[in-house]
Amino acid sequence: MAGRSFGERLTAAVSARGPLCVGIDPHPALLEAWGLPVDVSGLERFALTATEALAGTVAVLKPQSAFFEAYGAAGIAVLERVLAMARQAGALVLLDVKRGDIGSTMAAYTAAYLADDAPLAADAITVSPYLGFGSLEPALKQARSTGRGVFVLARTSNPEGGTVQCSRGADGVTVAQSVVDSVAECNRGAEPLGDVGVVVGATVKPGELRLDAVNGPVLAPGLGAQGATAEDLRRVFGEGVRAVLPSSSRDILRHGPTPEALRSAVEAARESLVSILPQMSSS
Ligand SMILES: O=C(O)c1cc(=O)[nH]c(=O)n1[C@@H]1O[C@H](COP(=O)(O)O)[C@@H](O)[C@H]1O
Repeated sequence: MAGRSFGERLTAAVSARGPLCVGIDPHPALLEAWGLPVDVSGLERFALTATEALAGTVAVLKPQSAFFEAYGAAGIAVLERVLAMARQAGALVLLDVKRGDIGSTMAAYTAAYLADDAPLAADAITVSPYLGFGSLEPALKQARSTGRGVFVLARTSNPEGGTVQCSRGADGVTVAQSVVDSVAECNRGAEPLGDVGVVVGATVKPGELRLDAVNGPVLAPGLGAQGATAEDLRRVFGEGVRAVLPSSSRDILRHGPTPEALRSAVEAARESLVSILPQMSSS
């Protein structure tokens, strides 16, 4: 992959297209709502329609791998086409796979998603640090050397997330905060933005985490279907956090199947976000 870092590429994409990540989550209920069969042909129509409609306008698309894996090899083949189509239309692709394993297995996941010649190569992936932050090293290293990114789950949007993530170590620091601090260490000194992101749900309590030193993107899922609003983004992330990347899946996708309606939903979401997070504005 060409010389620019992921941090540079993301900064350029957000500045050109605005601060929004749209998830491609082909839920069976959404396929039905679009009048499609819940089988691989419906998956293909849904995923390619959404990608074709949005990849030319949204900074980041985030396909959720599980919804493709559910259909086996044929579903993965559709995911490969989504990745190629999105890349062709200029969107960055954050493949949501939430991988995390012992270092040697993590190296295999790295080869699957972050190598230039991998059929499922993406611009970035989501990873879980809960086998120890150090176990992510193969992915962090490979991302850095190939101009790709890694988004590390810190404080997730689901109600159960706090059980582990809010527990405190002997130093009194929460598990989620220690993940954020490790990410900040990886990104220290990077310009204009580091390659390692954190994932912090827009649904979490304001003030739970100190994010000012992250120096990388903060992916904020949970808008819409999980109850968070644009106003919650301001409450949770404040004015001081750079590079918040709000993410929405069902709340955009439910407007399909027409490409125009999908794009209007994106436009409406983007407008509400630009006024809430002016520091992310493209102008
Ligand atoms: O890593 C993620 O993207 C993620 C992290 C998190 O804390 N919460 C969360 O909802 N997600 C993903 O973001 C998407 C949210 O979808 P919607 O609730 O439909 O917008 C799903 O694909 C989730 O797997």
